[in-house]
Amino acid sequence: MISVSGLTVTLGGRDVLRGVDLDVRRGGWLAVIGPNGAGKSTLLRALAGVLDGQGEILIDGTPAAGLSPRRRARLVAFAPQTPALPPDMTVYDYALLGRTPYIRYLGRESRADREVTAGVLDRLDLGGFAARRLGHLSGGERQRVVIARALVQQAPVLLLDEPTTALDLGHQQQVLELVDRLRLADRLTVLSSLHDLSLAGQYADTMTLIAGGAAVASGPPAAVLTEELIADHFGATVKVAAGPDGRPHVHLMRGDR
Ligand SMILES: Nc1ncnc2c1ncn2[C@@H]1O[C@H](COP(=O)(O)OP(=O)(O)OP(=O)(O)O)[C@@H](O)[C@H]1O
Repeated sequence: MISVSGLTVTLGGRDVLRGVDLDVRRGGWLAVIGPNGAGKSTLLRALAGVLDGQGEILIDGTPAAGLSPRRRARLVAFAPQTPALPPDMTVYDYALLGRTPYIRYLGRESRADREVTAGVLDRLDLGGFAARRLGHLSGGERQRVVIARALVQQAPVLLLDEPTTALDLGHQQQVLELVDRLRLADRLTVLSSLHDLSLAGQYADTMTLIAGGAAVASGPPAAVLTEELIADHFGATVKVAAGPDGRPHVHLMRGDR
């Protein structure tokens, strides 16, 4: 569904991404992991079309470079890590912006657009917040609203940049389970960056480790979440053990005191 070859992105005169290749099948979930500054957000922003790069991005077999913004927005939804949110806009109006690619120029949203928007807000516990202004929300509420807008877009590819950083445990589970249910039901293709490596390994079926702008390891979670790779690229001492679900869980080890 998404195929990237030789993606290089230059920012401020520096190659922030260097020749990244990746493939995510329809209905797959790829977690992009890596240390701070590795290039994870840059990769997701290039896939979303927010940043230009060199190399090729194919979305459902079509070169992304040739897609109109409207067509691309019907194919790819992006929840950025720290978007600028208009403080006076209501939660409902912001989420409804996800329907823009389906609304005719100077047209109005349809009843179906309003129903999709209300349905997603309800599923993210935001129904009661619909009339609230974005400037009056907590960090976790804002993060869920940004994810809601991306889900309202109903695109077959969903890009999530650190979707759970501001969320409490219950809402982390709620958001990731909802994305996973949509992935299974509608064969959504999901690419997410996640700092919580255990969580990444629990939800993703493949992972790519980015370090210094290059993809240094890719494969199923057990092949990427190894003590050696984590020590080499994050400088962290960890133990990796199979969790109750059989997937690798990463435990930080304290140093000698
Ligand atoms: N507009 C820019 N101009 C110059 N350098 C940039 C620009 N945007 C990002 N960078 C640099 O590119 C590198 C990759 O940034 P990116 O945000 O993709 O990292 P990341 O892996 O998402 O990091 P984090 O885990 O901290 O969110 C960083 O060194 C960052 O400072």
